[in-house]
Amino acid sequence: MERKDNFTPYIKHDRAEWAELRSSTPMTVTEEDLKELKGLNEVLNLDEVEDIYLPLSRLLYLHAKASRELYESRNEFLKSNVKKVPYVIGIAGSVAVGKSTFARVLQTLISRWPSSPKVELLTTDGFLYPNAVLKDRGLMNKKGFPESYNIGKLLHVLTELKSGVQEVAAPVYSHITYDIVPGEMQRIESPDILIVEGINVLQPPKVSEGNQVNQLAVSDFFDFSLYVDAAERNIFHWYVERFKILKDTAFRHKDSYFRKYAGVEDEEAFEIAKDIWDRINKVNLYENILPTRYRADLILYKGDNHHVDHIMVRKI
Ligand SMILES: Nc1ncnc2c1ncn2[C@@H]1O[C@H](COP(=O)(O)OP(=O)(O)O)[C@@H](O)[C@H]1O
Ligand SMILES: CC(C)(COP(=O)(O)O)[C@@H](O)C(=O)NCCC(=O)O
Repeated sequence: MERKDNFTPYIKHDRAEWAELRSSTPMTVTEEDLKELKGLNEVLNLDEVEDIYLPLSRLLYLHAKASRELYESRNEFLKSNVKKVPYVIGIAGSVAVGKSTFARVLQTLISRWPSSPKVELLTTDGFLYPNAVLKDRGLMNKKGFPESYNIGKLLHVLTELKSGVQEVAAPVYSHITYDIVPGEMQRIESPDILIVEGINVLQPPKVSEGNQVNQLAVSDFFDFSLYVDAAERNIFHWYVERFKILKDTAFRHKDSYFRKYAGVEDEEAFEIAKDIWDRINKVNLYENILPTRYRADLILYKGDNHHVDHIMVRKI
C-alpha cells in the first residue's frame, strides 16, 4: 500500500537530507558577509548558511534559470519584444518569524550567482495605510491584517515591474515612527530578481462583496514563494526578545512611536510585548497568515534558536 504522505503535495526533507543537496554548490559566504547579514540579535552562523540557505539558493537558481529560458522561448514564439522582467520571489510568515533576516540572507546569496544578478528587496509594510487612515477606519489595532494594506497599490507596482517597466517607486514605512514616511519613496530600478517580503503576501484575492469582483492576488506575480514557519511559542519568544532589544535601542530615538517604553525593565517589556502579541500579531497569525501556508512552493520550518528543522518543497 502507498504511504499516506505520498498524497501530500510536498516532499519533506529533514535537515540532514537537505544539507546533502548542497554537495555541488560552492560556499560563497564569508564571515565578513555574515556580519553584514546579521539582524538585531541573531545567532545566524555559517553552518546554518551552509546546510540550509546554500541548497535553497541553488534550487532557486535552477528555477530562475529555467523560468528565464521558458520566458525567452515564449517571447520568440509570440514575436514579443517585452523587455526583461524580474524573477519574483515571495516570502511570507508571521511577524517576528525572521522574514526580513531571511530575505537579506537570500539577497546576498543570490547576488553571488554566476551572472551576479541585481537583487532588490520590497517589503509590504510600505503599503500599509498611514496611521491617520488606520485611525479613521478603526484599524490601529489591526496593523498587519489584510485590511490594513493598500493592496491595490502593491498590485500596481508589481504589475508595472512584470510588464517591463524598468523603474518603479514604492512607499516607505518607518519602524521608528510606526507610520508611512510622508513623501519618501523607495526606487526599484531594473532588478533581475525581486524579493517581496511580508506577512500577507500569500493572501488569496479579495472578493468584493457586492459585485463579486475578483482582484488579482499579490502571489499571482510570484515565480517562487516561500513560507517561514515555526511554533507559535517560539515566534512569540523571538518577538519578545526583539522588543527587549528595541526598548534599549530604537525606542530611545526622539521620533519613536514607542518612546514611552524606552528603557523599561525587562519584566515590564515582557508584559507590554505579550499584550501586543496577544491582541494583534497572534490573532493575525491564526486568522490570516497561517491559513496561507500551503499556498507556498516551499515551507521552511524553524525550531529553537531559528535552526531550520525541515523543509517542505512542492512536488508540482
Ligand atoms: N536565522 C536567524 N538566526 C538568529 N536570529 C534570527 C534569525 N532570523 C531572525 N532572527 C532574529 O529574530 C527576530 C525576528 O526576525 P526578523 O527578521 O526581524 O523578523 P520578521 O521580519 O519576520 O518580523 C530578530 O530579532 C532577528 O534578529
Ligand atoms: C509592520 C508589520 C505589520 C509587519 O508588516 P509587513 O512588513 O510584514 O508587511 C508589523 O511589524 C507590526 O508592526 N505589527 C503591528 C503590531 C506590532 O507593533 O507588533
